[in-house]
Amino acid sequence: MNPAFSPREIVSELDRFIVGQHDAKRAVAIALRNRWRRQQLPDALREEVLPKNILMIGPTGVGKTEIARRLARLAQAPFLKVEATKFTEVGYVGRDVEQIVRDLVEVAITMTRERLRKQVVAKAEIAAEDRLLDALAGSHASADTRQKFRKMLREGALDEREVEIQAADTALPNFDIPGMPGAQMGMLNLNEILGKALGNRTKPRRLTCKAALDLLTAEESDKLLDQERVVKEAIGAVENHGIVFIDEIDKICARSSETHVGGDVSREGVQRDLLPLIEGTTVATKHGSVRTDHVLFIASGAFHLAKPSDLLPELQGRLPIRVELAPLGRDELVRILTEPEASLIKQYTALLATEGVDLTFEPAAIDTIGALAAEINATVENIGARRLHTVMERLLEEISFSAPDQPPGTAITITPALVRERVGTLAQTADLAKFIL
Ligand SMILES: Nc1ncnc2c1ncn2[C@@H]1O[C@H](COP(=O)(O)OP(=O)(O)OP(=O)(O)O)[C@@H](O)[C@H]1O
Repeated sequence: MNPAFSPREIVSELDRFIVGQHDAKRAVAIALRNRWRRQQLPDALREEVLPKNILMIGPTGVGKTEIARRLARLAQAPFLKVEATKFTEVGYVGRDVEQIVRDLVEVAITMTRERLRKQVVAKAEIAAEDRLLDALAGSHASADTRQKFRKMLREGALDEREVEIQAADTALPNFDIPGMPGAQMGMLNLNEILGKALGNRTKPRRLTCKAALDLLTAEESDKLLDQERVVKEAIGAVENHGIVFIDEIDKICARSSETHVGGDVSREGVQRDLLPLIEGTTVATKHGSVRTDHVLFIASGAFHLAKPSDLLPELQGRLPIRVELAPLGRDELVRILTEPEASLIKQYTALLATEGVDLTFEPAAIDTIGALAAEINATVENIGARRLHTVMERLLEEISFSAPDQPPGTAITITPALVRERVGTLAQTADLAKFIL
């Protein structure tokens, strides 16, 4: 399941999507490879090797989350992002941090189900087709009639035709136990109990044949899937490959100036609650217990006010790998616009192509966009690469709006002058820029 990429290969994969930030890429690449190394060890030693968790330090919007998310995708690992500050909100109770693990298990179950579904899909397609033929031709139709329908169906001749099928009724209400937020995730799951008590309820649905076939195939695959196996493999994936990204960890530091006056109980409390999770504990979920010893935690924060040394010493010890991410300057912003595989320029060009508009950017115009984004970041607020989104949206707003009215094949070229006209003037007025860019 976990492809054994070398650190060098991992970095070069990450390079396809993220510009610069080499140190951070190296650190996560080593962490991932270490897991693979650990899996090659004899059992006794394997249990001793704990993952080296990572602390990413850097301003907002410079690629911290993106690196972690891409890494997880590369490793086909279950991934979850949480904001540490979420746990300082009113109504917080210590055990809520365990919800992180429960949510990660749900992510893993969805991933595992998708993967296993692919293995049974051939069988499921045949069963789904039979059910659809029942609906189209009636269950008493002659073999000959069925065969005719089958042929038409396979040729796509019935794709748009509407049909009524009996599909599983999944619309049972989701119960929350009053006064116990999150309790519906706990030990008992009313949906499952009720689902069993009521049997497999179905209800009629009207769909096109194409949509019906997809739905029935999904249903038939689920029938063929061994639910216990799904859960077992999902829990295994969480325990051995799970990655949790904890953002804004700096915001739960009791800042050094405050510790003298007693510190901030709630923020420090959250650190204390997170500690066992990161150190390795067993969390009860409705699918069974999950050990967190080998889950990889990547904590991240800007650390403008607080310093990593303001974290609880035990937590610092659990985040031994420190990497700093550099702020993005004009050159990086220009590269981010063009180099990544799904860069913004490629996205907008492709989106407008669907309207028959042929959008091209002069290289000098891309330079101007990068320069403007860097300037606004410096004067208004530094939001890193996210600034490119607001600038591009503003630049292309008019074109985006009127694209469907253009004759097909219309070519539009973005020039530096156009960029200055649409965005540059706004950028000069800091007050306006605050609201619009
Ligand atoms: N170095 C980079 N290369 C390519 N894209 C980037 C880079 N840095 C940021 N981006 C893009 O900017 C957006 C925000 O980045 P990301 O979510 O990684 O921010 P972050 O550093 O985690 O900030 P925060 O701590 O505020 O969440 C994403 O769409 C991401 O693709």
